[in-house]
Amino acid sequence: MTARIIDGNALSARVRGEIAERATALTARGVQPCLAVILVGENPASAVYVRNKVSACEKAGIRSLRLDYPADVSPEVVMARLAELNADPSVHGILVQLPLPKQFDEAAVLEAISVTKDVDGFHAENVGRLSQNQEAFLPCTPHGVMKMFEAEGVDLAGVEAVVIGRSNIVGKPMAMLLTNAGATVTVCHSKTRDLNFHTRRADILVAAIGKPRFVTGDMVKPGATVIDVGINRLPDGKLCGDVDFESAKTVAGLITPVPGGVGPMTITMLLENTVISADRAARAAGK
Ligand SMILES: Nc1nc2c(c(=O)[nH]1)N[C@@H](CN(C=O)c1ccc(C(=O)N[C@@H](CCC(=O)O)C(=O)O)cc1)CN2
Repeated sequence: MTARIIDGNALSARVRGEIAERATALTARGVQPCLAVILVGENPASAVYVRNKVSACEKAGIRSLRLDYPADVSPEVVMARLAELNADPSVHGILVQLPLPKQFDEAAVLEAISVTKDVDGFHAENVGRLSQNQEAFLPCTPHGVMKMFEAEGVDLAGVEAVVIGRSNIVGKPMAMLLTNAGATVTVCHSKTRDLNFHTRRADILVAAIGKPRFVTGDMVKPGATVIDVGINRLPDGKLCGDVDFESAKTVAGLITPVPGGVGPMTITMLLENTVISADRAARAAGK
């Protein structure tokens, strides 16, 4: 058996085309969607992601404001800028690229972004709304995974879903989205006893742990859908996921690759959230 591969680049291209149409229509109504992106420091991976976000905005007809700060910037400077962006009606989405340098209280920074412009979906109010299955900006990576399930016709009601990883930006929101969709969800992490027992029961297995090729084929239930959220850079410079793709694809029914799987969907959902926010602003202004 060889799994069918979910092509995140192809799905992204399709969804980004739809987003670009919505951005053009909004611009014609006098509201060009605008995303502000804050990058602190010189983390090379973060610099790539921010560059890709800005370039994706440009291609979709979304205006972007890129704000770069040195690694030793005082948190007060960034907080003051966030307050200005919150108050600027021409800005519809604001994100602070994570991780932040040590002097920052990450939670406080995320709380300082207006909940209505929190297109990353990391603000506690958006997280709370998601937990209650209310309308909210959804965190981009798990939202992108849900979009993949929808595009592939993966039925989530009643399935056993196992999420490995309990981070605030992927594992926890992923578990909430799957729960809201009717899956029976188990969250595994570094303290989990007998991880393989859980993974082998999973109809849907989401790996978000940050350990290269950690999930091997023997941990996968035959025919399962395996979603790899990991992005790890190997010593030779190549990228790999948290799943050992070669062994897992011989057991799984459906699988995402790295690169070209979940990663591109993260940026796609960010664009979608920005357009949603701009649309709300346009309606509020009677446009
Ligand atoms: N403020 C945020 N910070 C971070 C987030 C986030 O959603 N918001 N997520 C990650 C990083 N991330 C976006 O910021 C991200 C990661 C990976 C990709 C991606 O397209 N990956 C490609 C490979 C790209 C490469 O060559 O390195 C792929 O998997 O095909 C996009 C966005 C942490 N921080």
